[in-house]
Amino acid sequence: MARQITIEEVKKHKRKNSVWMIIHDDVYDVTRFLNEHPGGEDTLLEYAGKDGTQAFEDVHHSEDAREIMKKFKIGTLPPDQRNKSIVDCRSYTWVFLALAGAIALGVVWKKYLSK
Ligand code: HEM
Repeated sequence: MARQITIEEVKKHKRKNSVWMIIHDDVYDVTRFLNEHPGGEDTLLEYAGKDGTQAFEDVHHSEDAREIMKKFKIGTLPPDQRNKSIVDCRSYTWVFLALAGAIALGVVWKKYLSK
């Protein structure tokens, strides 16, 4: 079974001497790949300690790239942290619903008080 690595742990590896990143809930140590990356060292460093899934997919990496990355996989996120490293839009929906609910309650309350 793959070693479980938390987001907090990944965040600690954001410097050039140790670069970890999350791609599709898996954790990669790309330190040794920095100066081999065809897309440049800086693009990888930009996502050091972070989730690079969106950036990785935006660039449309080849099957070769996906094969190469397997060599650098060191673990996977714990189940309760999967998919959370990318901004989860659904959480904003809840904030919006809570605010709308509060406003609706306020309106009803004011009407009731003004009687
Ligand atoms: C383990 C992670 C990664 C691996 C193994 C990897 C590997 C590669 C490989 C093999 C290429 C050559 C083209 C191809 O085969 O698709 C490439 C290109 C590229 N990569 Fe990555 N990559 C990784 C992560 C990232 C991330 C996080 C970014 C962030 C934006 C990135 C940005 C780029 C760019 C911009 C190119 C295009 C270079 C060009 O066409 O001039 N890569 N990468």
